[in-house]
Amino acid sequence: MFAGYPSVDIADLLDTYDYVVVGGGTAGCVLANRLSRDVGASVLLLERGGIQDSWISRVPLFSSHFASDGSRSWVTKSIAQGHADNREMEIIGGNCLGGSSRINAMLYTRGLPAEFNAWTKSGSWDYRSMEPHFVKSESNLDRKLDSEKHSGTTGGEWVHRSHNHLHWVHSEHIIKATSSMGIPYVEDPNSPFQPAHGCAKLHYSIDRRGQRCSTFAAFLPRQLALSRTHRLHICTNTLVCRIELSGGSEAGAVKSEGVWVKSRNDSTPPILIRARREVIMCAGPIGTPHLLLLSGIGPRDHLKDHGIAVKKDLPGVGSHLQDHLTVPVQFCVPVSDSLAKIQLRPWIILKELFLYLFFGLGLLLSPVLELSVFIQSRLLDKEFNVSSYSEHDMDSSNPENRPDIEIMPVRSGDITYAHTDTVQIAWGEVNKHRQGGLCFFTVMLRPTSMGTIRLNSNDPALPPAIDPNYLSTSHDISAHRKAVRFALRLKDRMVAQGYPVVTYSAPDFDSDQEIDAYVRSKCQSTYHYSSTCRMGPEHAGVVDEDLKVHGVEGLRIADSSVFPEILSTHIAAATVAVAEKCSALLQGPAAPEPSIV
Ligand SMILES: Cc1cc2nc3c(=O)[nH]c(=O)nc-3n(C[C@H](O)[C@H](O)[C@H](O)COP(=O)(O)OP(=O)(O)OC[C@H]3O[C@@H](n4cnc5c(N)ncnc54)[C@H](O)[C@@H]3O)c2cc1C
Repeated sequence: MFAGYPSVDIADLLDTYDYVVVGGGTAGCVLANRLSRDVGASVLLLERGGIQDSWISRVPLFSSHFASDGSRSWVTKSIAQGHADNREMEIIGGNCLGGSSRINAMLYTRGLPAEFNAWTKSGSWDYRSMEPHFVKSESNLDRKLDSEKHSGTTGGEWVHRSHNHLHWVHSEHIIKATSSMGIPYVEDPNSPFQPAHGCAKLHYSIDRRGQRCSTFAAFLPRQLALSRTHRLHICTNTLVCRIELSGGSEAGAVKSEGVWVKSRNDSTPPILIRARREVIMCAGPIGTPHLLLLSGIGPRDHLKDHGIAVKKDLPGVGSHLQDHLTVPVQFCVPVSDSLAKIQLRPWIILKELFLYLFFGLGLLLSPVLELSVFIQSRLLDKEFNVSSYSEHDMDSSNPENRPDIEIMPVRSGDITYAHTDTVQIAWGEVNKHRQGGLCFFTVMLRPTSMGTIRLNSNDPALPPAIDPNYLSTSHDISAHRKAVRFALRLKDRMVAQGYPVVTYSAPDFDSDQEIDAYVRSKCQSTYHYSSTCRMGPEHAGVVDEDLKVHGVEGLRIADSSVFPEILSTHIAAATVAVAEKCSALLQGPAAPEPSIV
């Protein structure tokens, strides 16, 4: 008989498990899979959202937050951002099994070796030690000879691939224009041998059938979950309210004993579930610090202000929030070179459905962003060309060479981006102008602004106070100015090449003042929050290099909150690698080491 997905009701949970994983998101699904491989271990995975699996939720084009019904998303507002026209920014994360990997844009980017070599100052992590943890879970369907030894082949669960050929005419123009500006084309952006900057063809977490390969689909598919029901309990629609800690300040060493959980479907009081070995936090860059604060781990004065008993004074909790801020610069392009063609000519969707269902091809694979341009702005001359550079500048293992600007050319003015605050060439405009949209999202990759996650109230069901503190340093505003100018020069090059692109939304004049005003009024998040429980020594960080929370026994963190600093790329791939590393740490030296193919 057909069995549904094996989710365990909160009333049927055991009193004690060996491991309790908090948050069934991107990282949590990986941990649940790896820890439950051990037939002798019992594992509980707790997720506040539901399973929310449907065909539509697996079709790449329809499954990102921007094109879906919001049922898999958690959406809230930041506090007003003083350096961004006092706007409250939209904050988005996942709220279902698979977490943000169910609603993100599926971009699979490992980042340069330089990213992880920069983490060395916070511990012993570097690219060499991280590479096996990427390789362990990935299957790269576009394996290239030069990266064979450094890339997962067919063994891993988490599949990624490019869209093979380029769908859009303007992509060819972008490659040509950036190359004329001294920026090379990079075929495989996940190769450790790529140059330190370039215009790169992107990879997506899409499986062999053309479906979104979220960490839910990859690591906790129904068959696997069913085969492990005796040792892996997956409990959804369940809110973790706080961590149960024994000891503390005067009472000696702090130890994590388990977690308090309650159903989101009724008002029964929370119950305590104990962890025999460890509690592993995977509630994400907002949920994890929020739960630590509610449990009495965090900055002493802040906890006291909220009447919470201080178990461990750890100032780094919820501090050092980083994100990639983006400013959209928008253009009109021919309808045929944009997803607007589906909006204006609905019958095209029938052709695309046919292509997708029978051949796994076409626009339903969501090629809204097929290239990205990664730039080291220090190498740009006055004309925004990279006119000279040395071999040293292209060394992708050197942290000094991490790119600080990304230009993401996204087909806006179409169904995928019609829902965002600031990108609004939506249905009405598309029809009025009979034009498609192309948006250059200019992203600042190395922000120096840092924000905080703090308590708003002691109710775990209410969002914390999120203050990304965007654009609070002069470095960040001037980096954005450069990024916007670069985007406009790139567009000029495309026009000079004969591509018909017309500005729709951009600063009116090329003055610093005008561009800064545009940046402050249009900027928005790319939802890459990180570093809110970062790895580092106790005075500056929250976890040590074994991902153990400083001064608390039996508690680790294994999600994107532990990044010592934000990466200069999209961060889901590294989140999975961190979770893989955590599982290797937990399973000890006896656990089989991931091997490089
Ligand atoms: C719209 C969007 C687009 C993005 N696009 C990309 C992209 O294309 N490529 C890329 O690399 N990155 C992208 N990112 C970023 C990337 O997806 C995330 O950084 C990454 O997935 C975070 O993983 P995580 O495990 O740290 O957190 P999450 O995946 O967010 O998981 C946290 C989980 O914990 C659960 N949780 C939280 N609090 C509690 C609680 N109290 N009790 C129980 N459960 C709880 C949540 O419901 C969630 O499922 C995007 C993000 C978003 C939101």
